[in-house]
Amino acid sequence: MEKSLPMNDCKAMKTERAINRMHSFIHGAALAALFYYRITTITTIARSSSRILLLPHLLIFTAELTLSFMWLLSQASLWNPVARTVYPERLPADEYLPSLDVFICTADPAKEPSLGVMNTVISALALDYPPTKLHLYLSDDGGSPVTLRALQLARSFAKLWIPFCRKYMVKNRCPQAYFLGEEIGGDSDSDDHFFIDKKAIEEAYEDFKICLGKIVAEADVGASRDHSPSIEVMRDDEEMPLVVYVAREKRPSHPHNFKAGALNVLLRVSGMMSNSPYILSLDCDMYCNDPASARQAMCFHLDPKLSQNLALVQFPQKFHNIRHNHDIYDAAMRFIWKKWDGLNGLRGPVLSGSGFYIKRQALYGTRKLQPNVDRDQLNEYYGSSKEFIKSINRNYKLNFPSTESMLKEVQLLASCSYDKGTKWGKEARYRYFSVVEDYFTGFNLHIEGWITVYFAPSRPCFLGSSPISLGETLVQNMRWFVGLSQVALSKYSPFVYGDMRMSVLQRMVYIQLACYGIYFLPDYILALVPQLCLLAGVPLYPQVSSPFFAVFVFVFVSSQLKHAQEVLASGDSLRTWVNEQRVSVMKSLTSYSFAAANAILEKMGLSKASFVPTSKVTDDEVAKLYQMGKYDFQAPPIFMVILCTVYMLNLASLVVGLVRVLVNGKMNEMVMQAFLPLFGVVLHYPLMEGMVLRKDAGRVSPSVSLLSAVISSLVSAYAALAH
Ligand SMILES: O=c1ccn([C@@H]2O[C@H](COP(=O)(O)OP(=O)(O)O[C@H]3O[C@H](CO)[C@@H](O)[C@H](O)[C@H]3O)[C@@H](O)[C@H]2O)c(=O)[nH]1
Ligand SMILES: [Mn+2]
Repeated sequence: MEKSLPMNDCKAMKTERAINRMHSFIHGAALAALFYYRITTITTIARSSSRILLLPHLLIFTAELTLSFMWLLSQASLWNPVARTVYPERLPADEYLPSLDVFICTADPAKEPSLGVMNTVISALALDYPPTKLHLYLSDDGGSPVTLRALQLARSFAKLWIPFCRKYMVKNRCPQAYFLGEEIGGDSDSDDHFFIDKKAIEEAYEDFKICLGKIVAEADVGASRDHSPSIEVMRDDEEMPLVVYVAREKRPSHPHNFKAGALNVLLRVSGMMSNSPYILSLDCDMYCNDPASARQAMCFHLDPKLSQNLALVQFPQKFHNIRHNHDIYDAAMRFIWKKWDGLNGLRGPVLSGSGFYIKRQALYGTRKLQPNVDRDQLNEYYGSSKEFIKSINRNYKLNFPSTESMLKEVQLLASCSYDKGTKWGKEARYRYFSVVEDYFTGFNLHIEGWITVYFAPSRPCFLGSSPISLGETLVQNMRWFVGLSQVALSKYSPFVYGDMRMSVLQRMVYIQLACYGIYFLPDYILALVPQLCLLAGVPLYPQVSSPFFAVFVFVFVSSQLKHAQEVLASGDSLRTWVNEQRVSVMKSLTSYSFAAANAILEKMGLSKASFVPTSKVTDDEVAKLYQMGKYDFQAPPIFMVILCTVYMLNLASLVVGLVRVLVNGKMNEMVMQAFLPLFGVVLHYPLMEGMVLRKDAGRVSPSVSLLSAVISSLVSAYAALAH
């Protein structure tokens, strides 16, 4: 009987589901009333003599249509949120667990300091999984000797660290975090052995850090773009997982396809060594915060009801360096993980870059092969390596006559031309087409009929470091939105791509994400058009006495309340509600609009998207500002000029608007319009502070403020004169 107990469970979030569906109907009805008002007003204007007023009305209508369309798409992931649980104690005995490869990618030792990367490596080596069944591959896109030496050192330290963690059941197996943190493990305070051992391991860690520091100081820390493949296998001890260092070949003349290219090389190289059926993929800064994740993931992968079609188990990306409820850059992306709860009730979440356990077969795309496939097709599909093609067969036994012959084969597999003319990155494996390889690869897996699972236990399994400055945040977002827009504008657009295996609701989510950048359009319109019209004395909204006034108020209040409800339901405070709204506007006016422009330029062949990694080095000044909850406005000047100009325009419009409303008695027709700049000016008050009040290093540069003041005064003067 024991055997049939399920290893996992899935329950509907009934209250959230009820709230979501109810809100969806009521809000939808209000939107219909709003459209009725707009369409009738616009037709009246079109028939009248003041056709000049058509333009602002059409613009506002465009904004409202876009927002409503995005709202409609967002309903898909609100429809059926579910929560999952696991019962790892019901897993088969260790000897029956499948083996597991861990992939970690790093690209640049200057932006991604070795100490952090090695902490990720050590935490992954210490996963709670049989060591003979665990293998770790580190991809070093920088081809840096520092990273190789650091890995050797980390492995030596791990030989002491892992037994310590196992003996005392340490939960936090990332040494850096463990020594900084409060949880120390050990069974009781009277346990002398524990404190002696802890002191010894702490000293060993200090030694490790000193040695690593020396290596870093002596070598040149730079990322190379021109190097031969270099693969180093580290195995000498049965109790330690296999560790492999992989720096694929890079040549300036060959596109390397960024992280997706690196992951594909790891797929091939690991296929020749451990060839595990499951793979955990991690960014170099995402350390394992709970060693239990591997077994938790197996609760899904080994579930006979799911396993046939299950491609991957995704854990949320959480970050150790952001402040709960003071997350001024919305780095937590609460909204994304909430969405994944909803996707859990469809066919599963989108592959999210890091912290997922994926089935090798799902990536290989073997399902798409005809049963009687011939050699030429296999070569086209998987490249020229016979050994690799053999390894695709699950029963393949690694049998190289010698280590040398194996190394020769993996050198070939890690060469920069191996992919050329094959389907690698095109029709299978990690996809090259977009710089958001995660979204695009996940999309294709779903199209092929695979399902995915999202699992978010209360203790985060993985913790990374997130940008904590406005500049880095906006640049990172721009890369993501270039990637998403690339997909939206291509033949792979989720509007049209793939057969109908994907449900309508699931497709809506992919469309929403691909098109997300379009928010820049309504945001620009709503941040400028009503304001300019207010200056010019042109009313765009219903009068207070009109019945439609209530409709507009309702739509605004209802969407605000829904957002607040979601924030509170996620366990965050109302401060998060404010932060999320503020940052979303900042991102949309800068990152999204530039991303859309870039994607269009790329489509015309005038630019090329690239994946520049974010910096994982924390500048002390920046960290201090962040801890104080102050924005770091030292962002790219063009972004800052946009934000400040829009802010000042809103301020001007608010002042003039108030005069119109209060002094000229235009209360009835202008009150709603004056509310928009009021909302903007209050919500973005930190910008004003940054321009006028702050004197610290993170304030808005005076030149930016000045330029913005000039532009905004010219524009508002022009609009006011048009009155
Ligand atoms: O040419 C490259 C560029 C990046 N990376 C690695 O990719 C990872 C993610 O890079 P990061 O700079 O941290 O980007 P983020 O924007 O934080 O990453 C998010 O977004 C990416 C897609 O844009 C996903 O790949 C990531 O998993 C996801 O965490 C890091 O380990 C890098 O070392 C490479 O290996 N090669
Ligand atoms: Mn990152």
